[in-house]
Amino acid sequence: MVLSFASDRPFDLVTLGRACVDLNAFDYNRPLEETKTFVKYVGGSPTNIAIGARRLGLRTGIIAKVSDDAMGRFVVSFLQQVGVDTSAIVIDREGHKTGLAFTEIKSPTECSILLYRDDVADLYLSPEDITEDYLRKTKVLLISGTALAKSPSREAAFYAAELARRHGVRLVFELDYRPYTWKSLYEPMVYYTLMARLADVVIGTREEYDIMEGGPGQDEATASQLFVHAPSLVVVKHGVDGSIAYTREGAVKVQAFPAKVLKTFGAGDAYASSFLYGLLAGHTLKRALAMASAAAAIVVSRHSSSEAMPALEEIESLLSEHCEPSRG
Ligand SMILES: Nc1ncnc2c1ncn2[C@@H]1O[C@H](COP(=O)(O)OP(=O)(O)O)[C@@H](O)[C@H]1O
Ligand SMILES: O=C(O)C[C@@H](O)[C@H](O)C(=O)COP(=O)(O)O
Repeated sequence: MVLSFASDRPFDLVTLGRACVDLNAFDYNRPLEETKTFVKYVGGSPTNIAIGARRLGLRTGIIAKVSDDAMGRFVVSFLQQVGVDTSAIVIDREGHKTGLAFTEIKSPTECSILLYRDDVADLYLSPEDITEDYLRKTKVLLISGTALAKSPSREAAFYAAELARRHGVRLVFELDYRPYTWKSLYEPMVYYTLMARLADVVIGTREEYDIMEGGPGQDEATASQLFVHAPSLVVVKHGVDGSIAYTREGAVKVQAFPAKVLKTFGAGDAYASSFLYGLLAGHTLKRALAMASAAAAIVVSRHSSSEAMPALEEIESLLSEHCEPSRG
């Protein structure tokens, strides 16, 4: 087992951060300016991760704040339908809105996201909204880096991280950098570093680690610097070039799977949910990484990032198709 987890907890995974709405281009393969129709999905990286992990059979929940309107109700009701626990979702009573993500699908390789995140409800999650009892109930808490972009969500995230450590909950930090809400590059540098040092597992793209480190770095050096602190597992994603996981004992690399790509986003969320499933199921690091990579390849071939999350059989079938790697 790569990591041990507390036993006898009602939840396997709780995520903390934004619960939002994605509006994905329906008449795609054109710029956003020319896109007239969109399909509405639940979105937001930590929410997608909770949904993806639930689809794989994990018991998941989310700590978030959503608007007191139709968008907030849409998010909560979808999560309830798919079996993600919503009892720690707080309704914003001060009129802040749920964030929106308009996605542009110009071509399978040229995609972008336009986030409407001014004064969004999720960044108003406050430490008073965090319940110690809820955190005590999970094996893993995943914190999204975007939750650190602004107070009071920033303090809520650090408070939750502290409670997680106190109660033997494994802390996963997903860097999830979105340029929109940060005031300067110094802010993510400082707060990412502080959170990453507290976490057991850190997951991010090379570009996101560069933001954290304040400039271009090397994967191995990134991992060694974090191993001085709490992390025992550091995952660096390189898009189609695959990903690599470092432990104090060494590194394991996995290739991306070939995919009929519809759009590029959603890969990271599928990757994180499936990777955590693999770790919680007690698979080897190589197998957990391969599962993550397979889930990501499936999601990039589909239209959404949340509803598109694959079932275990779909991941296993892709793994066996490519005969990689052996079970562990
Ligand atoms: N075009 C693609 N085809 C197949 N797999 C992909 C593709 N893009 C990304 N992936 C998989 O998803 C993982 C995460 O993607 P990446 O783009 O690095 O992260 P993020 O989506 O968080 O920016 C990669 O390590 C790879 O396994
Ligand atoms: O994260 C958001 O707010 C939007 C997501 O729902 C969206 O689908 C997305 O950007 C996924 O991100 P990725 O997995 O890091 O590509």
